[in-house]
Amino acid sequence: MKIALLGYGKMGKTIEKIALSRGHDIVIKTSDEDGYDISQADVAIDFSVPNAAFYNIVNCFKHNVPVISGTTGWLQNYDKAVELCEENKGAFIYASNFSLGVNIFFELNKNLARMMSQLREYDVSMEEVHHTQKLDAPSGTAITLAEDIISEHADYTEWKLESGLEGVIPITAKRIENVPGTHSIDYKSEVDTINITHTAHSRQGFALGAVVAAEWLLGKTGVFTMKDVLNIG
Ligand SMILES: NC(=O)C1=CN([C@@H]2O[C@H](COP(=O)(O)OP(=O)(O)OC[C@H]3O[C@@H](n4cnc5c(N)ncnc54)[C@H](O)[C@@H]3O)[C@@H](O)[C@H]2O)C=CC1
Ligand SMILES: O=C(O)C1=N[C@H](C(=O)O)C[C@H](O)C1
Repeated sequence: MKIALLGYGKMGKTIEKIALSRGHDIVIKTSDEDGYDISQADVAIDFSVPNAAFYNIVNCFKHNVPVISGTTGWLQNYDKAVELCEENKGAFIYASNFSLGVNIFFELNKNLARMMSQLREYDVSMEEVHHTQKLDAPSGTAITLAEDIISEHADYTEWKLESGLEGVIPITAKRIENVPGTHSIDYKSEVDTINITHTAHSRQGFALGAVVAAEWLLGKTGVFTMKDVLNIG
């Protein structure tokens, strides 16, 4: 596959190594909106910055290039991207987290939330820890986890980066040098705490998932998720 890397930072570089090792070619590496011809690529992988992702994705739809996006912090435009994908008969996958481990963790989180919805003496809270260069807070993964709890648990209707509010999942976002990404969910009662945690040891899992998703998307039309790619849940 001829791959365009839209965003050639920490993730773009990790994806490049994995893509080459799986026999793909990198035909575009860019850290800009302009100056490249996206139609040279069979598929585009966008790991850029929050204010560039939407433009990059829509540009792919316009040129009929399937696109994977892992960029977080741009989701206020997600519904518009879906609409434009459908209008242009494009192919698109967004995931807040492409790693297999986190996608299993997402399922675990939903199942746990469903069970905890029956046990009103427990209060939920969430913590995410990432490296200090991260631009957005909370992480996209934490937002997915929180939204999945809200969809399964009768006591919660929203999430916020503050604690002590009725019906609100409190999220703490910590920034510590070199941490690739850790997400924890606690259910705490007077007598005990139930905790589930996913700890990424490197960016390899995110990058491998993005390349597998790109391989899977080639030749398809529509809007998909990692659940479709991994056939889980
Ligand atoms: N979904 C997932 O599994 C994961 C998502 N991410 C997300 O991916 C994004 C990138 O993460 P990193 O590589 O760690 O960041 P990074 O800061 O190392 O790299 C981002 C790159 O995008 C470039 N860029 C800026 N404007 C651009 C434009 N208009 N077009 C293309 N590139 C542009 C920057 O120059 C930079 O090189 C972040 O939003 C992060 O949250 C990160 C890891 C996993
Ligand atoms: O910026 C990062 O590094 C990461 N971003 C994603 C997120 O916001 O959830 C995924 C992963 O945790 C790493």
